[in-house]
Amino acid sequence: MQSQPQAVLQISNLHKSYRNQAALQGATLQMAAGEVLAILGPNGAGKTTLISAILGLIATDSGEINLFGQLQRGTKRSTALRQRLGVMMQIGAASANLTVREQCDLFSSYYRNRRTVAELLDIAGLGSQANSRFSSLSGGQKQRLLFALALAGKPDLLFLDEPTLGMDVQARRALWQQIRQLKASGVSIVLTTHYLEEAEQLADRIAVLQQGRIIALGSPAELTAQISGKRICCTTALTDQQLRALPAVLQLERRQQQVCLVSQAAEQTVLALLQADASVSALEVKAVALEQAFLQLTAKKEAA
Ligand SMILES: Nc1ncnc2c1ncn2[C@@H]1O[C@H](COP(=O)(O)OP(=O)(O)OP(=O)(O)O)[C@@H](O)[C@H]1O
Repeated sequence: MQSQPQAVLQISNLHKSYRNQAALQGATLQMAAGEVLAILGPNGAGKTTLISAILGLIATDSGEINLFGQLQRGTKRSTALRQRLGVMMQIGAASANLTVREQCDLFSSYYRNRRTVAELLDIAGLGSQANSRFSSLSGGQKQRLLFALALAGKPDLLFLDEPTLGMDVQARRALWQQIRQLKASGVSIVLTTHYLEEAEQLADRIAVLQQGRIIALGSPAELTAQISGKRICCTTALTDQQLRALPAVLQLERRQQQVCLVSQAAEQTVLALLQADASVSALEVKAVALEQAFLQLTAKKEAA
């Protein structure tokens, strides 16, 4: 019999309100060792609140948090536990005045099982700028340094909050590669992102958070499968109003001449489309992408 991988993180029924504003309303999820879990959600969904609660940076009103099988009490997190966690800071939280080398030195000094300064400079790709102050780095370089600093203690569980924010395409892809290498070496990773492609590329599972609740949880393929729709793209003379009136159409997007519809029953929609406009061209029917699944999942719950 195959043994179940140990849960590195287990949260159940977390509630947190700020005055009258509910930020978490029963959030529940579990994460296995070595997994990359992406937390997606619209602005204000509760992502930062959830991560802050897991790290013990804020107190919750009720619910349970288990890390590496240990129930956490209040905001206390033991030194031994914190030695196993890596957290990527936001740019504003770093010390602008310290040099890159000094930041690496400071961070690795916190940990017993540490990476050397040379290793951290290598991960950040900032060897030639080791003596530059943090404030003089570009936005992308700052992000890379913060990523490296999160790895200073060789964490077992790593929290990355929008790690590629503001990075150009090449830098983003390079960081994705580093995240994949960490996963391959057995590190468990919680990732929040607004880039759906990033979640699709990196995550084993995605948790969709909305209004403080996990409304969907599964692999990128499982989430897109929850939306039975297909994406139909074509060039047509029909107006938006005519297209929306076709059977089973859920969404419509128009880019100049091209129109893309999300349909719950692609065959019916295509048949009616061709009957209504015999001049349709460049017709393509594709599986729905994660972005449409995310929009539909969050729209459905909003309306409920
Ligand atoms: N310190 C605070 N005081 C009062 N309300 C707060 C505080 N922090 C968060 N909130 C509220 O709690 C809710 C969840 O916020 P949170 O920052 O966790 O969302 P988020 O998903 O991280 O959003 P974003 O994608 O915009 O970063 C929001 O309604 C927010 O206004």
